[in-house]
Amino acid sequence: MRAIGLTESYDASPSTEDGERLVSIEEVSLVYGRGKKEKEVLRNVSLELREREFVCVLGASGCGKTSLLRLIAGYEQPSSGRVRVLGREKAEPRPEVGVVFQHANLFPWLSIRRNAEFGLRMQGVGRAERRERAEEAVRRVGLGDAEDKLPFELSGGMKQRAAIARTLAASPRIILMDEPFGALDAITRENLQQQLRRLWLASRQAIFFITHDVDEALLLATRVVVLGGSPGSVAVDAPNPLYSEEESTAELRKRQEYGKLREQLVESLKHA
Ligand SMILES: Nc1ncnc2c1ncn2[C@@H]1O[C@H](COP(=O)(O)OP(=O)(O)OP(=O)(O)O)[C@@H](O)[C@H]1O
Repeated sequence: MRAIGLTESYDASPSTEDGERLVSIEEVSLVYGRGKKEKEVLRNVSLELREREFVCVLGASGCGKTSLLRLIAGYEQPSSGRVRVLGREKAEPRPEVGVVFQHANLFPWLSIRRNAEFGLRMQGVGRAERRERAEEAVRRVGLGDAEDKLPFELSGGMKQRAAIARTLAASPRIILMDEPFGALDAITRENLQQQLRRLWLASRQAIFFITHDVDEALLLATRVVVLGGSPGSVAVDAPNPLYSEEESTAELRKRQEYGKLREQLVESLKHA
């Protein structure tokens, strides 16, 4: 694995070394299909996600980012190697691991609050607690006033916030996000980045976040991972030197070293 140029100026990232290891991926490869259709998409990937980390994964289209997320979510099993999630040897879908996709996939006939309640209902959480947790989650993403609205009444950004609320309502220990802002316009995207950052700073729930957007990774991540190659493997795994708890995303963008770090990361992506 190449060291990231970014680490040279590393001085501000939080120490998460002491945080509990929530996800551990060890020498994993993943092969889809069989026989002539066989395709190895990940090879020898090792990664971890610890408590309080916000890990952003960058990589060219098709290098296996979503496949990696699917392994952690338990939707796929590795062809070789180990994926341990919250102490379990075999990753499987469970409420402690929330997933947010690029498209909100809300139930169109349920209000925002009821969408947020849905997973809790499936888990057998009682009505009063369900409602309370859903309302709280909807408030946290700033949709308190819209909780009775149906999805078709919401903008794209609001829908995505509703999808995040649905995930938060289940109080997951890990949140997996697959390009959650990828389909949004630039301004909405920036607003949601700021909002997610505030949510994360307040809760420190571990987040594993896939993005194509270098700026998004620099503004949000405590650690940046670059996947590359075919089959995909980890080219870079390094703390984000730009990470700061005090500064807003707008302030971070204005930092002198921002442009240089961005350039380095783009170069890493090109050569990954
Ligand atoms: N279920 C599947 N069966 C066979 N091949 C698959 C399957 N899912 C993904 N692939 C292939 O695996 C490769 C990696 O796909 P994946 O979606 O993980 O990449 P990605 O980096 O997330 O791409 P993108 O950035 O475009 O979303 C691609 O070539 C894709 O066509």
